[in-house]
Amino acid sequence: DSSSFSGGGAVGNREWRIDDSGISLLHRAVPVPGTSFVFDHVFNESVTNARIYGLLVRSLIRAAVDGFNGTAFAYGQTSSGKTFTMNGSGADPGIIPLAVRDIFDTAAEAADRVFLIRVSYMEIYNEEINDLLTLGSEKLPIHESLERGVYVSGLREEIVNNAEQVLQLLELGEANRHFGETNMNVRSSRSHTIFRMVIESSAKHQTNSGDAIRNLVDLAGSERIPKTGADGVRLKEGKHINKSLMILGNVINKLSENGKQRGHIPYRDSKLTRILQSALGGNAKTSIICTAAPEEIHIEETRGTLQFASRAKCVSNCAQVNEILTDAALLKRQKLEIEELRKKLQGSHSEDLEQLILKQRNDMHKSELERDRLAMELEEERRLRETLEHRLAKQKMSQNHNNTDISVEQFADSSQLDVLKTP
Ligand SMILES: Nc1ncnc2c1ncn2[C@@H]1O[C@H](COP(=O)(O)OP(=O)(O)OP(=O)(O)O)[C@@H](O)[C@H]1O
Repeated sequence: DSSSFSGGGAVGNREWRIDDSGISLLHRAVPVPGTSFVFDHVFNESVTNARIYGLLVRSLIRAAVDGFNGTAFAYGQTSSGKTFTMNGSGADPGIIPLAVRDIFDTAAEAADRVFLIRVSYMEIYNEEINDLLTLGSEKLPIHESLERGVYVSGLREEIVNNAEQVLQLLELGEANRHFGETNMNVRSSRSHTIFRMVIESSAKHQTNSGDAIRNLVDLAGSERIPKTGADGVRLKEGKHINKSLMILGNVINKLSENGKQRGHIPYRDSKLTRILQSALGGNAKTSIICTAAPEEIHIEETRGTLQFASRAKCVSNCAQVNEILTDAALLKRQKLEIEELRKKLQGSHSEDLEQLILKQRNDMHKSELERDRLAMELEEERRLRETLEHRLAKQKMSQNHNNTDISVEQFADSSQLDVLKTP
């Protein structure tokens, strides 16, 4: 059923009309040219997060367990419901908690596979990357390597075993997040956040494994600065937010252009697009949830959001299962397990074990020294033997020539040689 979508207090001439897959602007009940958009799904304000999750995100989560990268993000004007969609409330849990539970449930159902799941949570605030799971871990750099692709160096990655553990980490991260107050939203997100789960899995009794990354992203809200009443710190934040959202828009625009004419994609222009590079135009399944305010006063912002959404819809990614070479995957897992054990060891005050390790290290060191000493002695004896053999040869030669008696000195040398020859 179609329904109209306009806010109270508006002038009343213009309103958004929506149905299940389309939205268009009407002016006195007549469609305004160039303002009709078609999407996979369109929801009105009565939709629950669970329904959005079921239609847009669940398939990504299931695919992640099978080794595909996936990303879901919320985009929209400030105060239009991005954080509510991603985090939700007690009565209506958002995409992130629903995804977390689904990942563990799906993993539990796959009885023939083993899983190693790690999570990280970061924010991009004023174009700096901060670790939301470790207080004080700020301004982290982005690096790129052949093995890992683009990654944030020094970001805490926690190995998790159940949904409750992840939800606790999320709460910790939420508490560390930058919020501010604007005219439009008393608890406005002033940063973009990326909650990431890395799901490594392999078939039981096999060494091949896959590494799938799930990004769940809550973007800061785009805004028109005069509307939000921003000044000082808020203004600086707003400029950074708008700039990085503009770059995100540019990247999406470029990606939505016809393949051959695309040219350079400006991923490097912002940290957000750099981190999400593979999700935006590479190897990932991506869902974008756009949130909009229905009120007439926000028509321009809503139109901007819808334009962003329709360009994003034209981007076609090419998702493939990630398969890591056997040795590398094993090594990685072993490294993580060692790290885990080391942490546990540190936490358990097992001095006896540490003493034992220390003693074994000392013993090993001693036997290495002993081995070096013996090698040196052997080398010295070898040299001595060579010298004596040389002298003996010379002596024999002079005997042949002169046929004289052996001197006392020469005798001593030759007897030394006999000693050496004795087994
Ligand atoms: N579907 C909804 N049901 C109930 N309340 C909602 C819904 N969507 C948003 N809200 C409420 O509206 C307010 C603004 O929403 P929210 O903080 O999610 O916006 P936002 O887009 O994340 O804003 P910002 O970009 O400023 O962070 C919040 O108080 C939120 O609880």
